[in-house]
Amino acid sequence: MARKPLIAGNWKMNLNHLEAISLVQKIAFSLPAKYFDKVDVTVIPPFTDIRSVQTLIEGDKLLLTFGAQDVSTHDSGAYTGEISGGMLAKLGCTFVVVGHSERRTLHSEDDATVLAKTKAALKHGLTPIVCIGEGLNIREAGEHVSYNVAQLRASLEGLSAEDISKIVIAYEPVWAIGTGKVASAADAQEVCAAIREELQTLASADVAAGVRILYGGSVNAKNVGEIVAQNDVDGALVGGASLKADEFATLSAIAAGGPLP
Ligand SMILES: O=C[C@H](O)COP(=O)(O)O
Repeated sequence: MARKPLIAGNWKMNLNHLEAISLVQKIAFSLPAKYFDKVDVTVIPPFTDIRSVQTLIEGDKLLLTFGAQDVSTHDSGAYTGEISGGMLAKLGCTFVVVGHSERRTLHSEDDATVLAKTKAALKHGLTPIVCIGEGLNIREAGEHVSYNVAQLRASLEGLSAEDISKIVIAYEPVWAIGTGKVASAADAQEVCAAIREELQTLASADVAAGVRILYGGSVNAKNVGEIVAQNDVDGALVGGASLKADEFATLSAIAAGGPLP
């Protein structure tokens, strides 16, 4: 099954809403419509930027989509500081990142929380980008494949095949995030292939063949080509390089198969 590549720019806690508008305008200018037949491109700004990004994208009929970096497990109520899936859906978000390693580590989110957030996203018609990935100690012990498969299973436990068909998975080795240490294309393929194989068990062969699996960790315009050329890697979750319009547009164009903008 042909899977359309997805390039998702996770801005993390960077850029205010005015800077967000400027960045989206520059990306859109550098990435004419023809690319969007071959690649989906989304930006994932901080919550405070989303309304401005929505207004720009919808007003100018841009082909970029946008999403959020997190979602509450709850729908509404006394949960100070949280943002619900319903609120994000109302803002026109397509995607929501769930279980990013920075949330797992800095906010102690475990697989059960990630599962609950995945369910909350699906309930509101958002596409969760469910993140998994091993730390350096696991990689050095050679246990990365079994670790990621176990994390995947726990993060999707009990979901139906139909639910799983609506999810994007992101494999992000923690040791490669923001460090400049990109996993080799073969490393990315090894784990992404294992994820797809496990999805056959969790859902079905058809569903597994259709789910997009992204790689994330120090992706840039220089390395994205080799990474997305792997059989089971269907795009990238990009951090630092997504804050530079030219580089993000270039790496999106490369994922589309060219030509360079
Ligand atoms: O969500 C994005 C990842 O954490 C990768 O970040 P990075 O590209 O800055 O390494």
